[in-house]
Formats: sequence, structure tokens, C-alpha cells
Amino acid sequence: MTISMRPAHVEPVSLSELAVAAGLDPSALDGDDVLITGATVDSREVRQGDLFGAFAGLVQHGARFAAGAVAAGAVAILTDAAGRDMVRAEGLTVPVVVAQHTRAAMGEAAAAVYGHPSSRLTFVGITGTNGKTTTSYFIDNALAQVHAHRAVLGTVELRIGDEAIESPRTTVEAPVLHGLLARMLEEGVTAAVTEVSSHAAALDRIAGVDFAVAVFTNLQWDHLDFHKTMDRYLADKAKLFAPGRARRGVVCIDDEYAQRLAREAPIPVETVSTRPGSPRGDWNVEDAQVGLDGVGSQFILVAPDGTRHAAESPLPGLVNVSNAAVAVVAAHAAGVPLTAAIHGVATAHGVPGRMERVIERSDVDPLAIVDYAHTPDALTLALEGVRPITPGKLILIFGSDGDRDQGKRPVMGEIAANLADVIVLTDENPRSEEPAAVRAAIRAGIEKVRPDLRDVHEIEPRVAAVEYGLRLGKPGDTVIVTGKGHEPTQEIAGVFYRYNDRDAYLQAHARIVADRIADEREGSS
Ligand SMILES: CC(=O)N[C@H]1[C@@H](OP(=O)(O)OP(=O)(O)OC[C@H]2O[C@@H](n3ccc(=O)[nH]c3=O)[C@H](O)[C@@H]2O)O[C@H](CO)[C@@H](O)[C@@H]1O[C@H](C)C(=O)N[C@@H](C)C(=O)N[C@H](CCC(=O)O)C(=O)O
Ligand SMILES: Nc1ncnc2c1ncn2[C@@H]1O[C@H](COP(=O)(O)OP(=O)(O)OP(=O)(O)O)[C@@H](O)[C@H]1O
Repeated sequence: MTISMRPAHVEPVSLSELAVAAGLDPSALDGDDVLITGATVDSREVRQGDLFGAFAGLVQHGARFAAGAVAAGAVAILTDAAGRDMVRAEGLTVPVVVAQHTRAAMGEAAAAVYGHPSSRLTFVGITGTNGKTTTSYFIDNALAQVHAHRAVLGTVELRIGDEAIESPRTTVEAPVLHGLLARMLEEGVTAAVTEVSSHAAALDRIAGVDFAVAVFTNLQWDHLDFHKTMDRYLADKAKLFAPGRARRGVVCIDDEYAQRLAREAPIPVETVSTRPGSPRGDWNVEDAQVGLDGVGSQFILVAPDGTRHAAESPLPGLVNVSNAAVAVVAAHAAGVPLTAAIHGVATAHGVPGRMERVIERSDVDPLAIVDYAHTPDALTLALEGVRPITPGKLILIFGSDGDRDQGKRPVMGEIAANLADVIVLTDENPRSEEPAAVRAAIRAGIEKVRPDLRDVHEIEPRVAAVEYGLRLGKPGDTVIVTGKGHEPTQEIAGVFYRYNDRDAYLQAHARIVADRIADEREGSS
């Protein structure tokens, strides 16, 4: 099934009203006032009656696409002074609104076009380096206890009720977000959750949004190619915790960056402490017991009034105790009674590609898991999480992304060599990089710990590495493939090939079973 990304009906709003909603002076309007019925920042997605946002991008100026946007039906353009000059130099007479902070202004204008939909439902936004997707599904299930019609927007999918499409991005552009929210209202949705990536916060994709609750999971090393320093990375994420953007916040204070955010946030914040050794928060996790069957965990959530509540995480590993605790507190902050929030989180379904058990342990097979860990901290936690449920060897299949943060590659190699028994080094999404060079950077880290490269295998393509790792696995072993999670494609040299780790496991397993049957036949003949 597909979902429409925009509402079926929009009440036209005048361009001058939108300029004011975007915080601009009426003199920012160059040209006639016109009626607007939609908004986009991509000329390829323009519909009749749209306001087209033409930004000075990281690569090129969006005003280059103004003529195409107008031909496709855009009736006005929001851009900066340079963009206006480009538009006029092309001889276009379309009305132009000039803003200094174009992305922010466009978000506010799009909110106004669609009638400020985020204020009309319970909207929860989650940011943090890791755990956004998992926590968003936990929160959704908690919200389900009191909201029959809901939506989830994030890395895995854009879902409104029972309808879903593959998500183009972790966080969609602001006009798409406001359009989707307006669509949700038409569908009777009363509560929604969205992941907010740091790119989204930095590029004002949440401009114009009114979050009921903003949630922060953690800040770990990632994306420094984009944000440059951890301080700027934190500052971008902190944009979610601003007056006018979110009414209240829920912050997991297990790391120091989060503690700083909780101290400095200018909105009311409830803190959640989930790990031994973390400072006490308003809410505290105690007595976390990781289930020995590797399915889930139990813990006690101590509320600010000191009451103790038995709670559960439906997914394995201590990281998911953190995610579950944060989800309970966030859903409670969004209006779900505490007992219902705890029940909703405990009964949440698995999230595709997050500690997903694809092949169960048996007397012939190892346990085979897919996980999305693609940062040093996440990899550490994933491997530490499966060690207690692994009587035999821990076999890790992994690589690292091309065209993304290079610094983490050797660090992840070291972590793998320290925490896994056997390593199958392979490719993730090489993108425009030479795959062997990415693997070499990881291998350098592995060699620091294991100079003889004992039990280290380098196999490509990834589909072959998954089969190789699975064939190495004995019944007591755990095989874990990390980095791509639910992703349906692998990006190599600009081409997206259909590829999924879960499918790779299942297809390899079918061949392994067929070989076993053939061997048995041979043995008995
Ligand atoms: C690094 C980054 O985030 N770039 C975003 C940025 O692009 P940009 O400034 O480079 O755009 P540009 O190519 O210079 O083009 C300038 C303008 O012309 C427009 N344009 C361009 C071509 C065209 O034919 N018509 C047209 O209108 C573009 O929409 C853009 O507004 O602004 C664009 C919209 O204005 C975004 O589409 C684009 O996201 C790109 C596609 C992207 O891949 N972003 C990724 C990195 C991202 O956001 N990832 C995070 C998750 C990260 C994670 O946690 O792993 C996410 O939220 O998904
Ligand atoms: N609270 C957490 N702390 C650290 N690592 C975590 C946490 N929760 C999950 N992880 C690890 O991070 C991986 C990604 O989890 P998830 O998809 O929920 O995060 P995300 O923030 O949505 O990631 P991304 O933005 O890259 O899509 C998981 O597969 C797991 O290995």
C-alpha cells in the first residue's frame, strides 16, 4: 500500500500571510501576492500552487531550478537575495519572498500552509546518535494504549495507520513533514512519533514544528564529517529542545553531553538515568536483568516520587533497557498513564534490523542476528549485549560506510578485535570509495589488537561474507552482522543494488540446509 505524502485538501493561504508566519517583514515580498496551496524544496516534487523553497545548498543553489519549478506549477519562490537575483536574471516574473535563513523560514511557511498540523496532535520527536528508531517503535506501542490512530516517521518507514512506504530519509524535509502531518489529521491520527536526525536539526527540517515532547537518547561519535566537532553536533541536536519547538523534554543522562543538554535546555526537562554509574535522574533504572534466553530484559523503573515499577524491554541487551526506560518516560510525558506506558513498551514488536533474530539457535544452527550498529559505541554495546547469550564463539560480520566519517573505521576495527572471537570483514555501502580501502582502514584497527590477524577473514561481496560467517557458526555460536540493519539496498559506485542482511542470511541458510541434506544422503548411500 502507498500513502499520500500530502493532505487531500488545503485551504489556500496568501503569500503575504506566509511571509509573516515565517517571521519576515512584508517588504520581503517581491512581486504580487498570490494564493499558496502547497510547499516543497525540490523542483522535482512541485505541484500546482506550490511555494518552492530555493536554498543555497551545500552543492548548488536551488534557484538554478526555479524555472523548472515554475513550469511544473510553482506560483512563488522563497529564497535568499542571491537566489532572487538568479531568478530575475532568468527573466522569471514569479513572486519571490526573500529570507536570510531560508530553510527555517521555509519550515515556518510550510507549517502555515498546512494549518500548523503538529500543534493539533500529540507529536513526539526523538533525537540522539543511537536508539532513535528502536525507541520510536517502543513509544509508538506505548501511545497505542490510548491513541487508536497513530503514525511513525523514521529511518525504516513512513507509516500512517496500517499504510507504510519505505522512508527516503531518517527525517524528511520540513514541507514534507508538515504535509504528512496534515495528511495524518485527515486520516484521524491523534499521535505521531518522528526521528530527528542531526542533519535534520542542522538543516532546519523541523522548523515550524510544535513537539509535545522532545526526546534525547544519547550522543556518541558519529557524523563528524558533517558536524565537524562533538560540540557542534550537540548544538545541532539541542535545537529540538528550544522554546516554541518542544513543550517539554525527556533526556537520558547516561553520557556527559546529555547531562550538559539537560542542564542547559531552556524548556522543562525530565531526566532518565539507565546505567549503573550514571548520575541520578528524575527517573532511575535499577536491577536490570538481561534475559538469559536473549529475548528481553526486566528492570525496575523508579519514578520521581520514589515509587518502584516493574518494567520490561522486549529486545535483548542493556541498550534496550535504556531505550525502553526512555520510551516509558516519554510516552508518560505525552499523556499515557504510567502503567499503560510500561505495558505498551514491554509488548512492542521487534524493530526490523535492530537486534533482529533471523535464525534461532538449534542443535544444528548458530543463533544469527542482524543489528544496525554502525558507530563505535553501538558496536561495543551490540557485541557486549550478545556475549552473555553465546556459549560458543561470537562471529562478527561487518564493514563501514564509504563517503562517511572515516575516523571511526580503525576504532571499530579495534572494538571488533577486542570483543568478537571471529571477524568476517566485508563491505557496507562503499558509495564512491574504493571498497578495499575502507576495509584496509578497518583492518589497521584490527591489527593493533591482533597483529597476526588470527580468525580474521576478509570476504566480499557482503552477501558472500554473510554466508561465510554463517557457515563458520556452530550450534553454540552467535553470528551477528552489523551496520546495515533493515536497509533494503547496498550503494556501490552510485548504484543502489537490492540487498538486505536478513534476506542474505535466509538465502545462505537455505543453501546450508540443502548441502546438509545432500551430505546426509551421500553418507547413507
Ligand atoms: C548532507 C545533506 O543532508 N544534504 C541535504 C541538503 O542538500 P544540499 O544542500 O547539498 O542540496 P544541493 O544539492 O546543493 O541542492 C540545493 C537545493 O536544490 C534543490 N534541488 C536540487 C536538484 C534538483 O533537481 N532540484 C532541486 O530543487 C535541492 O532540494 C536543494 O534544496 O539539502 C537538501 C534539501 O534542501 C537535502 O535533500 C539534502 O539531503 C541529502 C539528499 C542527504 O542524503 N542527506 C543525508 C546525509 C541525511 O540527511 N541523512 C540523515 C540521517 C543521517 C544518519 O543518521 O545516518 C537523514 O535525516 O536522513
Ligand atoms: N540506547 C542505545 N545506545 C547505544 N546504542 C544503541 C542504543 N540503542 C540501539 N543502539 C545500537 O544502535 C543501532 C541503531 O539503533 P537505532 O536504529 O534504534 O538507532 P538510530 O538512532 O535510529 O540510528 P540511525 O540514526 O543511524 O538510523 C542498534 O542496532 C544498536 O546496535
